[in-house]
Amino acid sequence: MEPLKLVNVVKQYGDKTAVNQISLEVGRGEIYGLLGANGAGKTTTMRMVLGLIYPDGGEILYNGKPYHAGLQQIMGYLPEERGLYPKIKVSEQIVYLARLRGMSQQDADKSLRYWLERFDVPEYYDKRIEELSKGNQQKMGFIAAIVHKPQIVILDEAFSGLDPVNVELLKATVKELRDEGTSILFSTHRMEHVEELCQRITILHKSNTVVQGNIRDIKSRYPREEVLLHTIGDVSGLDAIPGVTAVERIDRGYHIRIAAPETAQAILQKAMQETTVERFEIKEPTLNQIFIQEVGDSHE
Ligand SMILES: Nc1ncnc2c1ncn2[C@@H]1O[C@H](COP(=O)(O)OP(=O)(O)OP(=O)(O)O)[C@@H](O)[C@H]1O
Repeated sequence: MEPLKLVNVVKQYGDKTAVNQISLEVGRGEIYGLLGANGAGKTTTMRMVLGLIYPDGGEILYNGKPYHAGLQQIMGYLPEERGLYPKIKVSEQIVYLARLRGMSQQDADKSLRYWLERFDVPEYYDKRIEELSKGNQQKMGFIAAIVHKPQIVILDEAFSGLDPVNVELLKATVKELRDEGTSILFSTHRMEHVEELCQRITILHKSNTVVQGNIRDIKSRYPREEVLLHTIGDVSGLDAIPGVTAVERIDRGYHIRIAAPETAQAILQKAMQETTVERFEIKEPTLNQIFIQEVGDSHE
């Protein structure tokens, strides 16, 4: 049974439909990508999953059951906007939050100290949130979301404001939680993170699901219109090959846009006649390109 399942979930704000019939399921040990332009309905969806707002239609099931008392103990949430109080000490508020979610004082304290050590900042235990940099506040928010070992974790732009070293640190932690069986609903605008972490995604656009499924399957549905060619010498007249729509000279070769798959073979043949080919690749579209194609021309 899936730990989290949404079936035709709808949310209205007056006349405005913020989320229209979204269905998805997050498996055990899965990081599921929830994507969409600004205003697409991601936060509204996450808030419904957390039980902070109620759906107007459809159902949300947690291990097969509708929302029920005690669920907060198995869920963790990192909101996009900082969720921690600036004036209160890290230890006081994270231990308090963990206790609200069913942990004993002693276990909460132990878990917090573990994570502070893991993130190499044990000294933050006694600091107030406002004393920390933006990125380190984000790290504390992340700890607050996972300190009570939840089964379902909802991460909204988890890596925003972090430097590259800390992005890697948190990414490794997210993968570790996945490997331990946690179900993670992961929302971000950073497509490279989605490509690295998620297998399945939903792209929302103006409240509707426009793309859904396994990233590999999704990519296979889009034409492969780019060729990467690395050669020792120059290749002449590439732009005269029928079906070639653009040729860009790049370091060690060419980046070529094509209109039909057979054009790629003609490019390879011509290149091999003229010089030594070091690399030839018909590139599949990136998630970024798919995203822009689906929602790009109409960001809110
Ligand atoms: N409390 C509310 N009252 C009225 N409309 C709302 C409310 N909350 C959200 N909306 C509207 O619902 C739509 C979806 O908003 P939502 O915050 O879920 O988008 P999002 O995908 O999270 O966007 P972002 O990437 O900017 O965070 C938007 O048009 C928004 O204006």
